[in-house]
Amino acid sequence: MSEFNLPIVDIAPFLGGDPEAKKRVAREFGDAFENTGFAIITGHGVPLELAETLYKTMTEFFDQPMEKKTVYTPPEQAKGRGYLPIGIESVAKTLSGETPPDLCEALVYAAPHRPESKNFWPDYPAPLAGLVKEWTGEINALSRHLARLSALALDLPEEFFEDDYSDPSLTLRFVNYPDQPVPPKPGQLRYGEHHDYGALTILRQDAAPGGLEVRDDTGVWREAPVVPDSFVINVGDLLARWTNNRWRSTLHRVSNPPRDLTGSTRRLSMVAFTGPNEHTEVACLPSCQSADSPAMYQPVTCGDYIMSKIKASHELSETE
Ligand SMILES: O=C(O)CCC(=O)C(=O)O
Ligand SMILES: [Fe+2]
Repeated sequence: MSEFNLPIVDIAPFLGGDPEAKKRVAREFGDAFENTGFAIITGHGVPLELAETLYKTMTEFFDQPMEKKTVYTPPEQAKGRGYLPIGIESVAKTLSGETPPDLCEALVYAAPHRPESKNFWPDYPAPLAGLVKEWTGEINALSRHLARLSALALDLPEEFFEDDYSDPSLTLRFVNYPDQPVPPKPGQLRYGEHHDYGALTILRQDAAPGGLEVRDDTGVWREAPVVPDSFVINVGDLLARWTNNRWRSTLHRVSNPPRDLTGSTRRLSMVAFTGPNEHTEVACLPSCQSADSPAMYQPVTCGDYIMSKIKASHELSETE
């Protein structure tokens, strides 16, 4: 399989503040989303040491026996928080009917920056809760930078999204893709093909085999390159709608590792789904419509839209 030559955008000059440099970075950023819906960013300012320590701590959390983890599984059926064992989610269901469950387990935090949010804070490993809180602050800061960068890239004033990101949406998803001693079922993947639901996804990849694949325009799945100390950023459905499809929400998935490998293929990724305030009305942006290209979508409220997608991706009983 060939690697996808996704654009690598160094955003440090944007954070530096020189107006010409900002415009240049914005152009690269916008081109990436118009062409492929994906960009790899470096120079993002999130401390590498924090990312590495959190990664190691999450590894220790997932290494525990199942019964230590399922105490953090919430009772509700559409699980947008807590520990999700293998078998609960089948993300490709958001696209089509029955698919086997994804071969991953996750620890999910819904809006961890809001004191009123009801999340689970495992007490083992001891540093986990503090690290997730620190990570939340860093990712929210990055999300705000990206909102300003997005505004410029979409030919809007840099502050355009300021009010919409005053209390932004954030879901953190730490995902463990275990080794696969038993061959997957036909059609079963580490994470099935899907579009992300929100505005921008911020993903810290792992270099393990069996990784992120993005579908190109010809329908071929191609591997996303793993760039040290970078984040993969991609456009979700909500942002594609907001931009009248000027920015693309591209299909992606996580493949199974090759079966002939003898070493570990375990993979852990740290994903953040970011977006505007829950009550933001997402209606076609002024710079994304014209007489020739009128608004294609009805306005939606950010929170309602994302919840409807989460529900579709879970095993729901007939009563829901
Ligand atoms: O783990 C990955 O590389 C990607 C996961 C993903 O696409 C998602 O969580 O939406
Ligand atoms: Fe995704």
